[in-house]
Amino acid sequence: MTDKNFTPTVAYLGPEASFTHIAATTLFGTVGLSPRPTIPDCIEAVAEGHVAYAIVPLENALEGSVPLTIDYLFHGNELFINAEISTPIEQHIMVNKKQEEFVDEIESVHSHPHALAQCHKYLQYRFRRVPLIQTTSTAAAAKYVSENPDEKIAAIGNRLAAEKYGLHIAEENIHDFHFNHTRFVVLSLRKGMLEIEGHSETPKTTLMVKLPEDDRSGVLHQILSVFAWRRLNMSKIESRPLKTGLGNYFFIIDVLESIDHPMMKGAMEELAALNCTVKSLGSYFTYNEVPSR
Ligand SMILES: O=C(O)C(=O)Cc1ccccc1
Repeated sequence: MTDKNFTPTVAYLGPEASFTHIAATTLFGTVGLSPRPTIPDCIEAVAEGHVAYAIVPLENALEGSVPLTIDYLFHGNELFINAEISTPIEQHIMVNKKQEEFVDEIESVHSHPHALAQCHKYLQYRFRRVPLIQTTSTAAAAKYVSENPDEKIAAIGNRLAAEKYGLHIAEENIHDFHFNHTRFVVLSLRKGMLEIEGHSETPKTTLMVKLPEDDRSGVLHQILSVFAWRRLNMSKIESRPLKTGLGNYFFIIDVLESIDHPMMKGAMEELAALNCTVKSLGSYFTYNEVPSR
């Protein structure tokens, strides 16, 4: 799917020095990257053809899925996953250099909701009752702190953000659990696997499955057995509300096989025979980032 002489434009959840930016740089280098303020802005940029790809967070090991991304993929435009990158996440709390001496007097802590949640225990213990302010990304919080030197505020984000926005890291590695990884996905209007050096051996396929309307008992069991007897390895299953009424869900299923594999073709046919509505987000390779920042 890649042409070596072509530099794709890539929308990412910015501003610069967000975790998403670091993931984007690992896959695409620094040329052609275009920051957007929110996840929907990234998704709309690619859906409307302003950029070739968008890269957005999909799931965190501590906090679970990013609902905004999942819901846009299910309810929104017809987009496909071309690659995923999983990166280690280290959270640091940072203040404006002007406030370096006054860390104990912090009046609010700003960051992306997932980052605040990843540091929940730390914040509870160290900044009890200090208001937590949600921002569109960790880097947006760092930028805000840099632009408001007289406010007694802190941001949670990565080391690159502290460097980029000239902030002082007050405490390092404040995330509550050691294993803190986030999956980012590369989206485009086209099906296809982005092939760059260092990808996983086996591709992964993401399916969004809506159960049949008749709501018969045991249908979820039937769906699972479609994959089980074919020895198709599922790496994730999760339900999300359909938004049509309480108790109505769709399922996101990741399978460690390409959609072109004969067993997967059979599985798709069997799901259709069970009256399930299946939307394939495509097959793609997984990349891992070295824990450098
Ligand atoms: O990319 C960012 O900086 C974000 O704010 C999204 C995010 C939040 C927490 C962990 C990974 C990505």
